[in-house]
Amino acid sequence: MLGLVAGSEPYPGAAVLATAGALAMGVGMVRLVAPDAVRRLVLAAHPEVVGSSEPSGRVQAWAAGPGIADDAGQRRALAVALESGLPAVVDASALDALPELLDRLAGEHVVITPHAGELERLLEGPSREAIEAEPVRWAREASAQLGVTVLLKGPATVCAAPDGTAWVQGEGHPYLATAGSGDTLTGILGALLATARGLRPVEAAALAAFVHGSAGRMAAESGPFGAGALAPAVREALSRLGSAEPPRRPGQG
Ligand SMILES: NC(=O)C1=CN([C@@H]2O[C@H](COP(=O)(O)OP(=O)(O)OC[C@H]3O[C@@H](n4cnc5c(N)ncnc54)[C@H](O)[C@@H]3O)[C@@H](O)[C@H]2O)[C@@H](O)CC1
Ligand SMILES: Nc1ncnc2c1ncn2[C@@H]1O[C@H](COP(=O)(O)OP(=O)(O)O)[C@@H](O)[C@H]1O
Repeated sequence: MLGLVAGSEPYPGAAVLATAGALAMGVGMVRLVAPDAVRRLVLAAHPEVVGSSEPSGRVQAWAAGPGIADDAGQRRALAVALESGLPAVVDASALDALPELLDRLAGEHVVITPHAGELERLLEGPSREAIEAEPVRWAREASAQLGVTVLLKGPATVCAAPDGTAWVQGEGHPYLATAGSGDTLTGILGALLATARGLRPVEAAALAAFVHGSAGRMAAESGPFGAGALAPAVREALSRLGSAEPPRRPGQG
């Protein structure tokens, strides 16, 4: 089960896309914390989702940030997510709340997923251009400095752990640079953290980037695409990679 904190009045679609990414990975259930209007939209597309305006119920991992704005229930859910000690993806607007939470709650189980513009804001040192020029250096530096796992997005995606371990993947396609693509990636990674036992968070992040990139390449075979095409392509990518089976869920033999 994945706890997802996503969507707001200005950005309701981000919650739909993150949910679609998670469901395409075979996560058992998505518990969505979002305002009423967002939940209605997500449920219309994905009736299997269980939604609430406040955090509630048991989950195995959290993913927070795509499209969130200033909602009290979602703020509480982000705090619950980080205080739980469970694996957690912190993305997009949730990154803004991170500095004040990190002192107490850092750890390699927290995976942040910034693009270069967001990492520039978090590091208060290198410019966006400097980060784009040396993504491996700055992903590692950020991971060591903040004490969390980092997935740095860009033409190549770099995943780094605080101990210096780093994975780089360039499996993607330039068409992946489209609105909502990162929201879908957050759903994919959240689902992996919730279901894939025995993987380090940095390995789950690298695998998520690989699946997202493979789905992007596959979707690009028939031309430019919007992020809504990614979740169906994830299912096809998993099937072509020879693992049509969903990841095993806790409690399943
Ligand atoms: N359909 C939707 O509902 C969508 C919602 N989205 C949400 O919109 C919110 C704001 O996201 P934005 O991306 O607009 O703004 P950001 O706050 O992420 O962008 C801030 C700065 O980063 C730079 N930047 C943006 N994308 C970059 C990239 N890929 N690499 C390097 N620098 C980059 C921008 O030029 C800007 O200076 C997020 O919560 C996000 O999840 C977006 O993902 C787009 C789609
Ligand atoms: N030139 C590129 N080639 C391949 N992948 C890219 C390229 N540019 C961006 N990406 C990928 O596209 C995704 C964009 O995510 P993000 O920046 O969060 O956008 P959004 O907020 O619009 O969803 C990331 O996974 C990133 O790695």
